Amino acid sequence: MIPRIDFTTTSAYKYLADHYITLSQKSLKDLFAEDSQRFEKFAIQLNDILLDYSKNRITDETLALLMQLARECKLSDAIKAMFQGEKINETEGRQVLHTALRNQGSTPVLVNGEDVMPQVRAVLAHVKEFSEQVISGSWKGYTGEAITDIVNIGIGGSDLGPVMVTEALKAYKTRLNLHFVSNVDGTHIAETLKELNPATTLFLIASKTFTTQETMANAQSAKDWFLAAEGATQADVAKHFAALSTNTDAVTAFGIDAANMFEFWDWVGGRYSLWSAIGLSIALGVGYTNFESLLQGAYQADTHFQEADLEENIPVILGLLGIWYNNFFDAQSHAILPYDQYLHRFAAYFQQGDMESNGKSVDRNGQVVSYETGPIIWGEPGTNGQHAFYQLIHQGTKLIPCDFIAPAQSLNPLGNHHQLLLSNFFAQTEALMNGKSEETVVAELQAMGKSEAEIEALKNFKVFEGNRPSNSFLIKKITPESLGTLIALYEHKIFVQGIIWNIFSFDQWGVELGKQLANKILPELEHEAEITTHDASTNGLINQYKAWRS
Ligand SMILES: O=P(O)(O)OC[C@H]1O[C@@](O)(CO)[C@@H](O)[C@@H]1O
Repeated sequence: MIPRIDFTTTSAYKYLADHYITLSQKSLKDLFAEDSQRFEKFAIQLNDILLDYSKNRITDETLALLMQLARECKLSDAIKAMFQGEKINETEGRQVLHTALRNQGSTPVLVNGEDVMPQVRAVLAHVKEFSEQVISGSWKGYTGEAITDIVNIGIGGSDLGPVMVTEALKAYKTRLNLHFVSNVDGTHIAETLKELNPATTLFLIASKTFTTQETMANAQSAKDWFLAAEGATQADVAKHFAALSTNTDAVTAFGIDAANMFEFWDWVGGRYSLWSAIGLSIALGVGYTNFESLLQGAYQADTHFQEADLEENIPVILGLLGIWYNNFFDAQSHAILPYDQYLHRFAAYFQQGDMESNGKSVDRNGQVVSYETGPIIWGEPGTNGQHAFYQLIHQGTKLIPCDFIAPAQSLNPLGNHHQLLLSNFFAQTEALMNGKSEETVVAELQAMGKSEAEIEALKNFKVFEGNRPSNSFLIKKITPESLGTLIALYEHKIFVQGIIWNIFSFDQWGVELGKQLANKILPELEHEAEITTHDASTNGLINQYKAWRS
């Protein structure tokens, strides 16, 4: 059992609260001026990934106290408990073993006393065989033609991971065209199917439960579309539909051949499932070898997380820094800003990964927490974000810790574009840290020939407070391996924070109420009668919808 400790009662917490007051008196500029070794001291390299966390509001003492907090919260025991297959997802009575999906070692992973690695490896072998058949063209559709287009139908963890990874690795793509349908809004599947040929399209119905309303509605529409095609019969479904799920009965009932089912297991959370059969679209999109490299990269992060001392442990440092800002600086959000267009869905992926894991307000004892838990995760690629929301990050009233991510090598070297991108990557964290003083602003305005009156009127608007923290990830090159490592490092950061906040990070009861109420409302929309069963607002909206829909 993972120890259940209220971190606010630890001695480290009390020391940190005091330390915050003294540290607040110092700016990041001061801290760098005091210690010329900050970069060397506060940077860690794992393979081809460098994390520079020196531009954080920390000193050696801060880190020591944060590490003491981790130790008082028995973090190392919790890490062991997860990897050893304890049922740490207690409200669902499940283990948390997405790490087993990428386990490259020979150690067995026991679930209820049985080594699951043979099953994991069998599914991977099936993914390999199937993806190679489809990519090579030896897998034929009902007209005997090779498949050209893959449509992954899924939502949440059955969509966001495959989308993010296949976008991030687009430079490694196979001949297949990938499409992702997730929203139950008919537009999503209608727009996708418009361009496709039923004879050369393969659908992947991706759903851990195989009951999710959106996915089952889209899957049925896809099947109807396919069966409406010239000459297509029910028998041909097997050539054009595969299922990625834990629910064999539901897959079979839908009419997908069990031979085309790629299973995964309850001990894999949806938002942690891209490494599982849910990753079939990745294997089809970038080739099995690259999918395997992705797994290997994640395994390197797993090994690092399990073996590195806390002080040298990237997920531990990232997690504790997040706690420092979230619980002592009252930062409400955390921005993930990849300076890589291919990583444009990276922040979106961790909106589910982080917010569905740690967006909780009840602790592991079932008590309402008295402290802040999971932050709001958001972000867009650089440099676009600079032209959208960096005004607030630089000069707003909110402290927004930012993670900047950039590759040293571009996958599309073109003129000086990469230098332009990287110059912004480097400049933004420098600007956030150093800001711009009133003295500098006045000198600039004077140099521009502004009058004293103009300077007096303008200067305060042009001052940058600075002292705004950031992490910088510099990655040698975005490859399947380095991407796998990066994703897994963030997964483990989320785990670290859940342990410190003493919450269950692997259930998601908060998504149930909306679904329940939608299922109650749905039949009310199937007739024209006025609705009076809800509050005035919901009744009013439904009735106006009915008035307008025809
Ligand atoms: O894979 P499935 O079972 O269709 O679930 C899809 C998504 O729905 C949830 O909101 C849970 O209901 C996410 O946790 C999950 O990734």
